Amino acid sequence: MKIILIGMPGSGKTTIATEFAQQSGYAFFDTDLIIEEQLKQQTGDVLLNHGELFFRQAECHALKSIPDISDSIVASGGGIIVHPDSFQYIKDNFDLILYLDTSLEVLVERLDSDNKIRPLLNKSSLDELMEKRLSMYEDLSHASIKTDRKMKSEIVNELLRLVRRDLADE
Ligand SMILES: Nc1ncnc2c1ncn2[C@@H]1O[C@H](COP(=O)(O)OP(=O)(O)O)[C@@H](O)[C@H]1O
Ligand SMILES: O=C(O)C1=C[C@@H](OP(=O)(O)O)[C@@H](O)[C@H](O)C1
Ligand SMILES: [Mg+2]
Repeated sequence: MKIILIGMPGSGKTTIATEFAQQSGYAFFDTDLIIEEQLKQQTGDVLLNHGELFFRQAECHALKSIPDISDSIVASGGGIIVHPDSFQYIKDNFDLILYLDTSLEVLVERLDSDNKIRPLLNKSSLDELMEKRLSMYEDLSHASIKTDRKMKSEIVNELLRLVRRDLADE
């Protein structure tokens, strides 16, 4: 099954996809890491040096460069859904599009104690981004997992159950 995680920055896409891949043996990809490999720059620097439009195009290119592996999980960047081409590509190319649903309150807590640089969060506030993006996450996803106050292992287990159920239904 080809899985992609979508959701706000801080919702846990990178963390959960990494742990899920370790436990299941699925191949792991992260669009931010691919951009960093392709452009030899941190994602924060790409955004600061070249702006959001350039970043969204690089992100779309990174997404399309992911090999077509049947048992794989992709952690996307939180804003990938705002680029229409990326939105459509995700819709057409993944078996399970999972939205990690995290409240603003918990996102703020997690991002405060995380050291990854996310320049967009300085410019427009997190709740404005959430307001713009929420309906896109909901429209695109097949399923969602609420992550507030859940241990990472609990979320990974929910995802494992979801995948087993979907495979049994096929
Ligand atoms: N369920 C969770 N409980 C507590 N902290 C979490 C949880 N999931 C992720 N985190 C932490 O939140 C921060 C952001 O996680 P990350 O996986 O980078 O999110 P994303 O890729 O969606 O931006 C990291 O410091 C991570 O350790
Ligand atoms: O929400 C966004 O616009 C962004 C989220 C980041 O990824 P994470 O969602 O993995 O933090 C990264 O792609 C970049 O800083 C922009
Ligand atoms: Mg991430």
